[in-house]
Amino acid sequence: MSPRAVQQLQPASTDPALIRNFCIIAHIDHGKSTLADRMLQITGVVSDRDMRAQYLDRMDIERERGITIKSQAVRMPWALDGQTYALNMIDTPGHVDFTYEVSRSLAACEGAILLVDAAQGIEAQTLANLYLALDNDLTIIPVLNKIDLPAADPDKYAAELAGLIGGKAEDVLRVSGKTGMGVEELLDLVVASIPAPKGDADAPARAMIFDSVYDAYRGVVTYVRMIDGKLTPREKIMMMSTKSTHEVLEIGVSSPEPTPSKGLAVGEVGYLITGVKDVRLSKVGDTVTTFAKPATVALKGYSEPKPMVFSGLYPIDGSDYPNLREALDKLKLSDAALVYEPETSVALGFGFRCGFLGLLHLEIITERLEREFGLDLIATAPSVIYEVTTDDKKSVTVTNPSEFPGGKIASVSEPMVKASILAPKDYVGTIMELCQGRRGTLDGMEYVGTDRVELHYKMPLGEIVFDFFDHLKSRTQGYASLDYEPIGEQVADLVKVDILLQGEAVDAFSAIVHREKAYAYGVLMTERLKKLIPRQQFEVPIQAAIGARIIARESISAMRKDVLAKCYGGDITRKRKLLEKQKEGKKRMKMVGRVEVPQEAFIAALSGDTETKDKK
Ligand SMILES: Nc1nc2c(ncn2[C@@H]2O[C@H](COP(=O)(O)OP(=O)(O)OP(=O)(O)O)[C@@H](O)[C@H]2O)c(=O)[nH]1
Repeated sequence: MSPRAVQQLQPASTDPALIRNFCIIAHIDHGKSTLADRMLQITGVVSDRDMRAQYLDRMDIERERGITIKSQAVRMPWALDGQTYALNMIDTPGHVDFTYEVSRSLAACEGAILLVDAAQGIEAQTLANLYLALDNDLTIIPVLNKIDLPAADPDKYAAELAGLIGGKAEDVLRVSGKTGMGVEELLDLVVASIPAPKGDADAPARAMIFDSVYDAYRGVVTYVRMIDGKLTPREKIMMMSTKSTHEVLEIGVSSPEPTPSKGLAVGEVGYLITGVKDVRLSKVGDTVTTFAKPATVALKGYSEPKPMVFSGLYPIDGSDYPNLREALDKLKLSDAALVYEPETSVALGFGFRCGFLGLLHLEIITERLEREFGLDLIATAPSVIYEVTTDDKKSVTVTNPSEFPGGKIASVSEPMVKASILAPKDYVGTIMELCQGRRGTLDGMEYVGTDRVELHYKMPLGEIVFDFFDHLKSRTQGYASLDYEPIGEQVADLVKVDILLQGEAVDAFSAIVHREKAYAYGVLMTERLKKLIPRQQFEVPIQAAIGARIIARESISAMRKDVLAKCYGGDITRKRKLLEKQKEGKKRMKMVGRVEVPQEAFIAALSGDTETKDKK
């Protein structure tokens, strides 16, 4: 704790002139959470004894993966020139999948600390987040972090940052979230340069919901930023979009543990608890007002997060299906971006089609389902949303290749993104090659500093969601960073490739791919299945087809599997045991037409690498 920390936790300040609302924005791993931890410790809101790394990242997965998923708001008292200020810090996630959380947090602030790793310099999400902050008219404080690192080159990157946002290189503050160096100066700068919030204290109450979290014990905790008026405990509040009313059971600020207060006034950031059990009733972006004196105009909301990537989740043990439903229902309470509906598959049985914000979101949800709910799951290959128009002018939205309409197709359009890739200039060639292989078109490129380049590509999202980032990282030895944003749809020559076993399509393996890549996908899947499916008593053709046209074929030759072959003569009970065992094994077999396929074969085929994408 700094000797300057305000020893006694002050009551929530109601004078907006003494409030500063800010957030920290940075590229992933540039040290936001570590800096936030240090601020908590220096301002004394978390004692040195209670301090643990990544105090604000509460989910186990967040801590293990070292990433921030849910944003959190914390109030810290800080004294400067004889005044005690309330600094409300809103931590933001850095990964592309969670950009929508960043923009919510930004809308609740007047300023942002733009944090850049002094050994890495500006990265793709530094730029993306900076543009978001500028769009929200925030005051930007540029800061170089990790200056304790031997590899840090603060002079070079201070110049780079100053070049980017204007100003002088020597004004860029240098800190270390790890050692605490420079953090007190940074807190002073927050007070001095970020404007105090403005609002009308006498107007009807308007509070903006910027986060809504489900807590097993307290129900939904709604995080709000007061814009006008005030809210008090026991008051009846109204959500402006739905006109639903609730009583405020508790109101307070996180400091960082929830601390009830007498209310929230203009400019303050805090939480509300109303006993609501579902986050959808307390929607992020909605405006809270009072029932007695309601405001007439709602605040500008946020665009709702839209699922971009779909995948089928199936329990490996079919009897887990009800548990999977229950687990998804529970996760949905705290994650409004997760969508799902039941679906069935010939190969995998009963499961759910789930929509995610991106691949990381998918990974996190499956990991939480497996870990927190003890489920064993198999996920089908991720797919994006296609709009298919048939020859008779019917339009179908396809999130699962098996819904792809048969018959004549007039057009298929796919979601496109604007991708920005930042990398050292030596890697430009290899990045261009990768992007072109993924149907990207170059929109331009520019230098950032002297030795790095930002490339802008227009690309199909479907080409990015699988393994693009892994390939990008390995081709650039980890130096490239990626950010992307959706820019609408575009018609493309896409076809559905089916994989047939003895003439019967196996739904889980159907894929929508570009016509040029259809052959490679067909060959890969038929070869892979040939290795995985055991021989049957008859020959089994494995084919890949576009409509009725076969584009690749393998076959599994016939074999009679006689488990009794080795048991000549001897004990009848032994024979019976072997036959019983064979029956057991058959239970886990799935029938595709006449072909018996062990479920493991499906799972292995689905979890294989999708390297087809690079082969042509
Ligand atoms: N040497 C040094 N390491 C640091 C410093 N700040 C952070 N780190 C390390 O950098 C890594 C990333 O830090 P985090 O604070 O988790 O990064 P983040 O930006 O919060 O990451 P996300 O929450 O995933 O966006 C961790 O291994 C930290 O220990 C610093 O000032 N000096």
